[in-house]
Amino acid sequence: MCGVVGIVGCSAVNQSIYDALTVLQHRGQDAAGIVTIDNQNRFRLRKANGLVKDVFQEHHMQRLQGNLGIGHVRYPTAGSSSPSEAQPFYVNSPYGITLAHNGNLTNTDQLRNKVFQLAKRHVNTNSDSEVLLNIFANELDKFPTFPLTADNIFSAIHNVHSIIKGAYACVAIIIGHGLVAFRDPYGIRPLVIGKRVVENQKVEYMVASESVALDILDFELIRDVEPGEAIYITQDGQLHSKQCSDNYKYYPCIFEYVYFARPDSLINGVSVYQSRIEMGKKLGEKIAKEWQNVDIDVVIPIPETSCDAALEIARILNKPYRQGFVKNRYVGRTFIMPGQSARRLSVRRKLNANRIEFEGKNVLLVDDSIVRGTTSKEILEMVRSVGAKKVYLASAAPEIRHPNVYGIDMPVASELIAYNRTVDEIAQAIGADKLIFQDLSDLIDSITEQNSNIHHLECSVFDGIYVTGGIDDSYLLSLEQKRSESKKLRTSKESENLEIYNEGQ
Ligand SMILES: O=P(O)(O)OC[C@H]1O[C@H](OP(=O)(O)OP(=O)(O)O)[C@H](O)[C@@H]1O
Ligand SMILES: NC(=O)CC[C@H](N)C(=O)O
Ligand SMILES: [Mg+2]
Repeated sequence: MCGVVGIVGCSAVNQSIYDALTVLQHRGQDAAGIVTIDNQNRFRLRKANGLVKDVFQEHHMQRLQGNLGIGHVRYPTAGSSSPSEAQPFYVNSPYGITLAHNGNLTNTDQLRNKVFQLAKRHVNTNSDSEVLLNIFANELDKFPTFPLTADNIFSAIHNVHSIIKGAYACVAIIIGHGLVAFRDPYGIRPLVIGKRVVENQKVEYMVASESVALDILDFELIRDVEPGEAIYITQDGQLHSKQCSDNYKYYPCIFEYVYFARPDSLINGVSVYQSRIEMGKKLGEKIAKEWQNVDIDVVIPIPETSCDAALEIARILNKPYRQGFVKNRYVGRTFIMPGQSARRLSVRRKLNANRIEFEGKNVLLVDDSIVRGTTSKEILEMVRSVGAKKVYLASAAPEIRHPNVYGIDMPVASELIAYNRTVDEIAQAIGADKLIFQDLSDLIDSITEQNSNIHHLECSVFDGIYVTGGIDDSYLLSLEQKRSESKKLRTSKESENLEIYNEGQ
């Protein structure tokens, strides 16, 4: 679930893009990149594997000159974790274009062949985002004029929408033109736009995956980019926007609210924090109704995302809420780490149980979601070892039984702990005395109650319905063959040395 940002400023944007990426870090911890345009109309690029604070040293920041730029933090969900697939990507024709993408395309293989056969374009990596950039470039190339008009750019994006399938929120720069941003026709991945007034009443614009990036830079949220809509901000600050899809509908990803987004973000007019409070309220009510005879002494969240929901559950159950785990602030999110053994080790390094809160007690642990069960298994073992009597577990999201194809790394159903298991079997597999999941209808209500314009959410991991179409058993099988845990390790090694267009050190 990568994070993207783009700024058209009146002064150097390198530091602002860096700062925005640091607050989007929770969306991707594997790689980071920034591109700016310097005063000779050249792209300046720095990208590498690692956290934002490690990728950009002072000398890189000095090289990233110019008032217009884009940035990306990566959580790989296609291709490999190789640095050659860090973003933004670049093509030199037409004009010189660079692009950063959050999401996942679902017809990448067909598109890769198509760009080669029809457009004679070579894509050097296994990244779906590099394919997307080439499709966009090819559509822009069909206009003979220079510079392109806003309408030219919008009609290129209209064509892109009809060619590519899947989820995408993109930011791009076209040399000699400006910043372009667009969102897929279902609005699966989030994208917001904001502005900031600087000296002489000049206006700077910013687009970003989450509103929190606008907040910390004092940009005012204007609105969400609509599903299917494109935004074009010229390099001298003229804003154009247009709906570029003939068939657009709001189907935002439900998992942004469950886990991915920061609670202080407003996405699609819905406060992520408020939705998590509601999830806690609804799940608390379900527990109160269905577990009347279960003796709970204390409610304890599994930090960090579940804390808001757990507090509300404790309030509804009228039980004490305690921070029973201490979180190591130097270990990031474990779910978005690339590989099962890294994830498992990191849960241990990240969370430690405070014996005093567990010894001799019946505890209700709360997590926002249970995906592979890595966290729950480790945590349950840990709390038993510090003397918990009974351990109950509540998940603020329902059972996850289906793969995700839109930018969350859950490509293989059999790797999911709930796959082919009943709730009792899942409880047994992770070692809980009792287990309860949120109902999907309650989860949906927790989000849609805040915005009456959103009637649907993209819920495929829960219900197996893929709104974009084209996802059948053979697609899922080929995804499994490409991206199962064991396969991913191999692909990453193979792609290690493909770095081109990158300054490296
Ligand atoms: O069942 P699993 O496969 O373990 O995945 C689910 C867990 O992973 C996430 O935590 P993470 O550590 O990534 O981040 P957090 O600190 O934001 O909760 C999520 O909040 C769950 O705790
Ligand atoms: N999670 C994402 O948004 C990833 C973007 C892109 N599919 C990649 O793997 O780099
Ligand atoms: Mg967690």
